[in-house]
Amino acid sequence: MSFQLEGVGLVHGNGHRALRGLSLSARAGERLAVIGPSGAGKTSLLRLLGCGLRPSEGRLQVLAASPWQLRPAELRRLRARIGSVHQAPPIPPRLRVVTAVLAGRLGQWGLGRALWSLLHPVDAVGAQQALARLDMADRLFDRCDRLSGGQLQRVGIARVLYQRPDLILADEPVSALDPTLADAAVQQLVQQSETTGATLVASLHAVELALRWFPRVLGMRGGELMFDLPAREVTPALLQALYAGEAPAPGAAPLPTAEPPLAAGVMCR
Ligand SMILES: Nc1ncnc2c1ncn2[C@@H]1O[C@H](COP(=O)(O)OP(=O)(O)OP(=O)(O)O)[C@@H](O)[C@H]1O
Repeated sequence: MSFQLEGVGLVHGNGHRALRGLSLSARAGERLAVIGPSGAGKTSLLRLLGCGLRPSEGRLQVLAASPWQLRPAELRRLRARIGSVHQAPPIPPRLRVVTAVLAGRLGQWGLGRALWSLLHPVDAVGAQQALARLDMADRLFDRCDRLSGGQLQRVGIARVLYQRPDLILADEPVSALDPTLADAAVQQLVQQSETTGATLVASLHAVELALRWFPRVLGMRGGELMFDLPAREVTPALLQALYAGEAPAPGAAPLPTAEPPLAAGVMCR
C-alpha cells in the first residue's frame, strides 16, 4: 500500500475546515488524478500525503508509516522518499537550473555531499538527462530567475524525475504550460511512475489530461470526495455536477454536456 486515509479531516490554523471524512487508499505504482473546483481541497490533500500537514482527525499512513508518530529523523527519511511538484516551484531565484534539479536528492545524500552539490554540481549529467526529458537540457547552467513560469515548472518536474521518489505528488504541475507541452510533461511523470514503480498523484484543472493519463480519478468538492472512479467511468454528468456553479478557468475547454443527473453520495470503484 502506498498510502491509506481513514476518516481523515483537516482544519487549517485559522479554523477553516479544508477536508472532511476522507477514506481512500492507493497501491504502490497507482496513478491517480485529483480534480475539482477551486478550493475543493486538492492541495490540502496533497500536503497531507506529503507529510507537510498533520490531519486534524482520522488515520493516515504513507509508505507504510504513520508519519506523525515518527521521530524527527525518521520523518525526514520518509519525506525524502516523497517527491513534490508545485504549481510555482519554491526555487531561490539566483539558483542555477542544474543545482535546482540536483536538489531533488538533497534528502538522500549525506550532509557533506549535499552541501558540496550546492557549490559544485556533483551530477550535472544526471541533471541534464532529467531536463532533456522536458526539452530543457540547453538551460542547464541558466539562472532560475531568467526562466519563464512554464520553464520553471518544467525544472520542478525535472527535479522530481531526478529524485526518483517512491511517491510523486504533483500539484497543478503543468498549469503554466501550453497544451502540447503540458501533455508531454504529464507523459513524463506517467513514464516515471511506470519505470520506477512510483505512485503518482496529480491535481489537475485540465480534466482532459486527467482522463487521458490517469487510470483512476478522484473528484473533490467542498473538502469531500464526490467520486473515486476509473477514468472511463467519469461521465459528463459527473463532471457537470462536480463543477456545478463554477465559472470555467480562463482558456479551459468547456465541460461535455448531456447524460442523466448525478445520484447523491460518493461513487467508488
Ligand atoms: N494555509 C491555509 N490556511 C487557511 N485556509 C486554507 C489554507 N490553505 C487552504 N485553505 C483553505 O482550504 C480550502 C481548500 O484549499 P486548497 O488549496 O486545498 O484547495 P484546492 O482544491 O487546491 O484549490 P485550487 O484549485 O484553487 O488550488 C480553501 O477554502 C482554502 O481557502
